[in-house]
Amino acid sequence: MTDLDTHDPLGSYRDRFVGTDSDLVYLDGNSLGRPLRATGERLRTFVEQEWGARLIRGWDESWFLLPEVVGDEIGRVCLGAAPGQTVVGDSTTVLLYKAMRAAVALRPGRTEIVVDRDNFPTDRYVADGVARECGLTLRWVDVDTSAGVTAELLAEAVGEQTALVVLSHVAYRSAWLADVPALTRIAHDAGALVLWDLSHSVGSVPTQLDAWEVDLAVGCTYKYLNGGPGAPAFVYVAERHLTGDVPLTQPVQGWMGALDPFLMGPSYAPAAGIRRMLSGTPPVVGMLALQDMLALLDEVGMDAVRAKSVGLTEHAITVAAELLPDTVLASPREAAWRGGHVTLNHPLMREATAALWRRDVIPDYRDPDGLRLGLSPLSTSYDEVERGLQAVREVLDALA
Ligand SMILES: Cc1ncc(COP(=O)(O)O)c(C=O)c1O
Ligand SMILES: Nc1c(O)cccc1C(=O)C[C@H](N)C(=O)O
Repeated sequence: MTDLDTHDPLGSYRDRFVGTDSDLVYLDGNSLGRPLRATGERLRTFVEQEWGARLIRGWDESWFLLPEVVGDEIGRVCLGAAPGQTVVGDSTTVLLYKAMRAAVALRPGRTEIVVDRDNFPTDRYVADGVARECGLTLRWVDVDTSAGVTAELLAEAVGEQTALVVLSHVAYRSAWLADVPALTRIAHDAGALVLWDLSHSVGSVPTQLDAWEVDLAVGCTYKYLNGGPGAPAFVYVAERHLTGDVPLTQPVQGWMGALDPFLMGPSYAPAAGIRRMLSGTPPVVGMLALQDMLALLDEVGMDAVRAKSVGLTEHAITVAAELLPDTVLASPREAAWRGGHVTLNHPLMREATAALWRRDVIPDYRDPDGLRLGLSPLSTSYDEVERGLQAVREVLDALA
């Protein structure tokens, strides 16, 4: 344990996660978060007392409304979103599709979707598919690797033909943190809507979606929300797009997003409010672990979580500067512009990552040459960061 752990006000929360008592060094919390110990018990109780005992009655008793209940919790604890605008549904990819289609339909006559070249593959692929399906064209923003998506770059790309801008709050490789309010305003000034992907920020970097006048957002829940592999994603739609003369509609018109699912009528009419973003039966089991983590984040508070996240990434950068002067920092040096991970480049990082995994040190590798350290604020210790970076030094030396 380092002094930093001894004085860490959030240090004791680490014990609440499965596996933190082993020697394994886990630095991949932004691909898959560790499970909470409480979740094991919760899953068992759910099988015995809810699914097993309540059976189909469970839908009326609580499961039917769970996507909205958990959505509102994500909104309140992490997003700065008032109730009624966030719902938990399908995978991030599917929600991106539904949200993009819904957004471009709100801007009829406009011909372009703007997306940055450094955005996560699924965001780019879905934008490409939606553009083709709707007869639109994609306009790419070339990202400055030393500044992320800047106001200047976005202002050059948007115009009177832009229907939608698709951006990520935290860039999945570099961790560049976008200036959401400023970029949203630029899109709005051009009359366009903006869809933010919060996958790499939710549960680590707080947002104020309502105050920032964001239109739509999606995010995944298996990273810093510790929902478990394949846990369902969430979508946020600002209330102004859910009400009024032309409320938003999405293309996967399933019965669970319909006005009255059990009427089972001849045709689809969308539910009022955010529930219209749903399509099929909600993944109830997939929301249990997520609820546990939301309760913990609520207890700790997102500002304290962000402070620890900054502490961890700052420490990783300081230690890497001492131990790994042959690597290049591919993430912002300034904490205000950095999300919850740190990427270090070196020509041998692909081989180094494989060697690290063999010795139970688990970071991620992302092209080109990037060792990505995803530091989950409540389950990662400062000591774990140091042990991980020491192991990187040793494997790079062995490979040289
Ligand atoms: C920015 C971003 N968007 C989306 C996804 C994933 O989407 P899905 O959960 O549908 O695989 C990820 C990670 O996998 C991601 O990092
Ligand atoms: N979702 C993942 C998966 O199913 C397998 C491996 C990794 C992932 C990830 O989450 C990758 C992650 N979104 C990234 O930023 O690279």
